[in-house]
Amino acid sequence: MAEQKLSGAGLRGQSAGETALCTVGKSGSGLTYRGFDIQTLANNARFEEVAYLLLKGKLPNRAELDAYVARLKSLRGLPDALRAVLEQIPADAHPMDVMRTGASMLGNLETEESFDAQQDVADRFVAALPSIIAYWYRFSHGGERIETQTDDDSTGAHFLHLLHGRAPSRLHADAMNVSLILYAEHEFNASTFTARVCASTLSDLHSCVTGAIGTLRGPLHGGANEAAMEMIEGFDSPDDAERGMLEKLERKEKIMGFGHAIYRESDPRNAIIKKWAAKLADDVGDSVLYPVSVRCEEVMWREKKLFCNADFFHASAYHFMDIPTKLFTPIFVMARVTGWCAHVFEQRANNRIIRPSADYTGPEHRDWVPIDQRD
Ligand SMILES: CC(=O)SCCNC(=O)CCNC(=O)[C@H](O)C(C)(C)COP(=O)(O)OP(=O)(O)OC[C@H]1O[C@@H](n2cnc3c(N)ncnc32)[C@H](O)[C@@H]1OP(=O)(O)O
Ligand SMILES: O=C([O-])CC(=O)C(=O)O
Repeated sequence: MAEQKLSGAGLRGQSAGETALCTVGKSGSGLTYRGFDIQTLANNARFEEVAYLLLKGKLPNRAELDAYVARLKSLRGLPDALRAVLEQIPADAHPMDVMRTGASMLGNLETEESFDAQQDVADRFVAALPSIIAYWYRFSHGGERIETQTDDDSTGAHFLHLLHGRAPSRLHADAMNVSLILYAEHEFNASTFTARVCASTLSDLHSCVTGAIGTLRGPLHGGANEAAMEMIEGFDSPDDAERGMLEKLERKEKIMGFGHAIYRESDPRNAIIKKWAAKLADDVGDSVLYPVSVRCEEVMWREKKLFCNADFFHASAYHFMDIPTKLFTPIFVMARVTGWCAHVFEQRANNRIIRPSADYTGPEHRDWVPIDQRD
C-alpha cells in the first residue's frame, strides 16, 4: 500500500476529517459557525440561539427559540444523587475536576441508552453544567445547598445568579452571553478532537464530554484564561507588566493567553472580548488590570509578534464580574459543550473509528533474556 507521509508535530496542518460546523482562519473575520461570522453572532445572537444553531443545524425562529429556552430552563435542576456526589468534593479541588466528575456522574444517572436520545442529552448538558459547578462552589465554599432551578432567561445570567446569589446586572448578563458565544465552537481543537475520537468508538455522549473536559483543563488550551489571570494580577502597573513580560521572554517562558495553533496574526475573538473587558473595567472603575492587559498585548506583539488569543482578555473580563479565577475554565466548558456535542453528532452520522498510525522509534528486534540473567 502506498504510504502517505505527513509531517508536523502535533498533527499541525493536517486535515483529520470533515466538518460543516465551523471554519477557523479561513473566511470572514476568521471564525464562522455554520457560515455565520463570529462578529455577527456576537453582535446579534443569544447564546441559546447559537447552541440551537450548532446542535440542531439551523437558526431557530422565534417560537423555536422560546421553546428551546423554556426547555433549557426546565433542565437546570440536579438529581439528589448528583448533589450528594458534588458535596463530597473538597473546596480545594480544581473546578475542572468537579466538572469532569459532574459530567461523568450524570452519565451514571441519566445514561444515554440510544443515540436517538443524543439531542436530549446535549440539552441536559447545556442546562445542567452551570448548575453543577455553582452547586459545588456554593456548597464547598459556603456550606449552602442552593436551588439550581432559576427562571433566568439566559444561561449566562443563570450561572451568575447561582454563583452570586442574586440576578446579575444587564451589563454582566450581556457580557456573559457574548463570552459563551465566543467559546461555543472552534473546529478540531484538542478537546473537540478528544470528543470525536471517543465518539468514533461508538461510545456514549457523557464519555465524550467527560474526556473533552479533561483535555480542555490544560493550560495550553482552556486553562490559559486562569493562567493569564494569575499573571496579570501579579503586575501593579503597565510599566511593571512591561518589565515582567520582558523578563519572562528573556527566560523563554510561555506566556499564557498568547499565540494560537491555527491563527497566525490575530484571534478574531480577542477584539470582541477586549471591548467587553474595557466596558467592564469602566463599570468597576478599574485603572490597573485593563491597562496592564493592554500593555502585555503591546509587548508581546512588539517583541514576538504574538497576539492575544480568546483567553487573554477573558481573564480581566471575568475578574471584573467578580468571578473567582478558578471558575474561568468551567465557563468555557458551559459554552464549548455545544460544540463538543455537535461534533459528536457529526462524527456519529458519518463514522469510521479514528485510529491513526505511529512512526516507530524504539529498538529493533531483541532476544528475550530470562529474568535471572538480566543486568
Ligand atoms: C482557547 C484556546 O485554547 S487558545 C490557546 C490557549 N493557550 C495558551 O494561551 C497557551 C500559550 N500558547 C501556546 O502555548 C501556543 O501558542 C499554543 C499551544 C496555543 C499553540 O502552539 P503551537 O501551535 O505549537 O504554536 P506555534 O507553532 O505558533 O509556536 C511558534 C513559536 O512561538 C512560540 N510561542 C507560541 N506561543 C507562545 C507563547 N504564548 N509564549 C511564548 N512563546 C510562544 C513557540 O514556543 C514556538 O517557538 P519555537 O519555534 O521556538 O518552539
Ligand atoms: O482551536 C484551538 O486550537 C484552540 C482554541 O482556540 C479553542 O478551542 O477555542
